[in-house]
Amino acid sequence: MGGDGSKNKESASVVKRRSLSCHQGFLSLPAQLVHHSLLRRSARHREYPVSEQSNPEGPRLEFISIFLPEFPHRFTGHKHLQILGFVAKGSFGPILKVKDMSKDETYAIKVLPKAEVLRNGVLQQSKEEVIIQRQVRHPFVLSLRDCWQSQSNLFIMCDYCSTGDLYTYWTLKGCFDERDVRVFAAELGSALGFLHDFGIMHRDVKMENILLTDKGHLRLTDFGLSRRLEHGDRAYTICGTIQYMAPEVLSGGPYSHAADWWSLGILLYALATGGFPLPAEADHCDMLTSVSECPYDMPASLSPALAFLLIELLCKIPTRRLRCLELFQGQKFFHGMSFDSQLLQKSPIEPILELKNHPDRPERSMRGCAGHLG
Ligand SMILES: Nc1ncnc2c1ncn2[C@@H]1O[C@H](COP(=O)(O)OP(=O)(O)OP(=O)(O)O)[C@@H](O)[C@H]1O
Repeated sequence: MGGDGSKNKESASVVKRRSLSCHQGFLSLPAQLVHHSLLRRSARHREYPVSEQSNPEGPRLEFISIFLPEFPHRFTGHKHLQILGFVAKGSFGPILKVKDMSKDETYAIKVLPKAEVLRNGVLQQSKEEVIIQRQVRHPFVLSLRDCWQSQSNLFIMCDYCSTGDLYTYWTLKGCFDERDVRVFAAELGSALGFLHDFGIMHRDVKMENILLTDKGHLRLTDFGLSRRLEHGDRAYTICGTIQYMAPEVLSGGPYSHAADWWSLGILLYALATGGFPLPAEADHCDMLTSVSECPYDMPASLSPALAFLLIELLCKIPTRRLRCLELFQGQKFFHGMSFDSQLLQKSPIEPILELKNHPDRPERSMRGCAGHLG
């Protein structure tokens, strides 16, 4: 278990990025992209706020070395990358769709203005995010392709997921059939098992952080709160998205990888029932009270196998919780199912494809906010 020293160190380094008030760093981007990037601003407040640090010296745009070595500097630009359009508004800047003309591949680039990274005190967090994402290669984890810095911005380039995020589809569909929940569960469970074997806790498993491929299969993304945690070590920072946070996270730790399995349980519950087991409370103390008092009874509409899986994942005592991939795979809910990534992705997830062209999808995808649903 980590002592107070590690606790303080983590509190200082893991602070979720917050929304912005301005975007001065985009002078080199087309004007309409800057404009679009502001549209989603109010929809990005779903992370549970922990604390903020400010840079007393203000933004220092000339800084290069402090972003090294994670973000190599390339001031000459990427002439082989053509901007195809705006995808979404991230916490700090736009997500752009680009085409690599040399490979004929499409990617998504997250643009982070350096001034905002420094102003919000998330330099270390941004570096940690790419260090972690660079290390992991897994079929159900979004792949980092490249990252670099220009004079004013940091750029993080990942595979492009054409279908959008799972949260948008959930709001359109209400709830998913257990057959589809089973595939999502197997894919996300595989990703978590892999990350945990690597010593990485994701800490923000939620529908908004799951992107979908053109066949509706998932890619876990957003490692902005992730942390490397040695076997036997413990974390203490209260962070995540409030409805998905395990009781041991809400109480300020100690906690470890088991917290991600709780979040998976909440996510599967929401997918299968159309609602969260509990509404979001205003702060982590109230949420902890609410979670502690909730018996987590399973709706009668769920099959006994899924209800049992959810009970195992939503066990309030982390050491008794289902928290390892092998035991997860052995659950009756997955009986007869292969966890092979290619087999899992062989068939499309039909309801996702059916909803892809839903007229309300563009509007829904502009306001993902788990905290607003109960
Ligand atoms: N690789 C991608 N392919 C397609 N869409 C993407 C991709 N990456 C991000 N997006 C879209 O952009 C949105 C914001 O991305 P992301 O959550 O990574 O940004 P962020 O700045 O880290 O924001 P936050 O930390 O607040 O979630 C996603 O919800 C998704 O709709």
